[in-house]
Amino acid sequence: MLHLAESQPRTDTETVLSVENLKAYYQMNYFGVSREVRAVDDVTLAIRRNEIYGIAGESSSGKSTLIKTIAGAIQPPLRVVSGSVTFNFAGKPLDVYGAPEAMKDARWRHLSYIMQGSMNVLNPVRRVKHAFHDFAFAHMGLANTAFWGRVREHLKRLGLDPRVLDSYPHQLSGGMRQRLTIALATVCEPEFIIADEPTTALDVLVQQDVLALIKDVQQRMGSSIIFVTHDMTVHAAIADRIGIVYAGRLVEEGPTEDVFAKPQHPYTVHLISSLPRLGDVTRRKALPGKPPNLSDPPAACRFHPRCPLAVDRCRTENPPLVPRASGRVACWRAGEAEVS
Ligand SMILES: Nc1ncnc2c1ncn2[C@@H]1O[C@H](COP(=O)(O)OP(=O)(O)OP(=O)(O)O)[C@@H](O)[C@H]1O
Repeated sequence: MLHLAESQPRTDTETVLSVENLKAYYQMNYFGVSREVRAVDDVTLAIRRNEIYGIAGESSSGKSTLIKTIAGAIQPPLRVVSGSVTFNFAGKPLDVYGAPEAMKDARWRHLSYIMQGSMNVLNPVRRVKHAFHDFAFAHMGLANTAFWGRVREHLKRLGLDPRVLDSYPHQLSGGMRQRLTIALATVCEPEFIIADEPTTALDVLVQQDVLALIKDVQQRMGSSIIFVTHDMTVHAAIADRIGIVYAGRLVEEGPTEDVFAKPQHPYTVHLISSLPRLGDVTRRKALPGKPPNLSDPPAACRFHPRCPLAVDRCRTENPPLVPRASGRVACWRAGEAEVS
């Protein structure tokens, strides 16, 4: 069952992250033939202070690559082809790909990145407290006693018993390890948190606990969060705004409530129509076809081969992402598909 995040009046209008025309491609070489996998293809978005922004889309649509690129955490074969990523920390602009040293300084202190499967980053042969020391001590500028006092306080605020610091990861459940990973990522009170599938691999009850924890941390610190998951119910639970990615492109964006209530793009309509509903046992309709191969994506609108509303124009002209209703949408037939 869906629980939409309670809408809160957002007074923060300051932009903390601005992504402009970002393109990031995997440069592949298969038996001497080089190919580009266009995983992030011309994405423009902005995130405000104190906002939770969720990125949704099916597997292989480029969600993880997008937030990896935003976090400045790219490695070959991935490369940024064009565009920019700029944070605004403590009132100062930080160009992720133009100022690598400043970016290094900003990590942990202003920006924290919870990677997919990060609950497994805790070293299995060392007690949990070493992870806090290794990752956070250098960034907090506190003496030893004050540092550990701060860590314990932080854990308690998040409802965790500080005695977990003396545990080994294998003594803890997956849910507890994920809560610790979130505690670790937020102990320096960063202004911006990037999280990739923070609740995948957890069972539903633990998932709800972890989501509540993320929301609580964000509200306490007034930080902004961008997170990725393919699970629309997670977006419904915590995102203030949601961005829908299809084949490396942002195709729709808007306040979560509006996107769920009145999706504009036929792909978003499909995602919402596929959600299970209490008491409804009818089979959900699958989308025809497969997600496109990003080294040879369809021309013009990338969704057109699977779109029930496609017309000639969709096959020849790429629809730009334009303001519509309370958000933005990239579709020549926006607003015409209905949730079933
Ligand atoms: N290291 C890599 N080398 C080459 N191609 C990659 C690499 N990582 C991802 N890709 C390709 O980039 C595209 C986008 O993948 P990405 O992992 O960003 O999608 P995703 O939406 O996050 O998927 P998932 O939900 O399954 O994690 C896919 O076509 C994928 O095969």
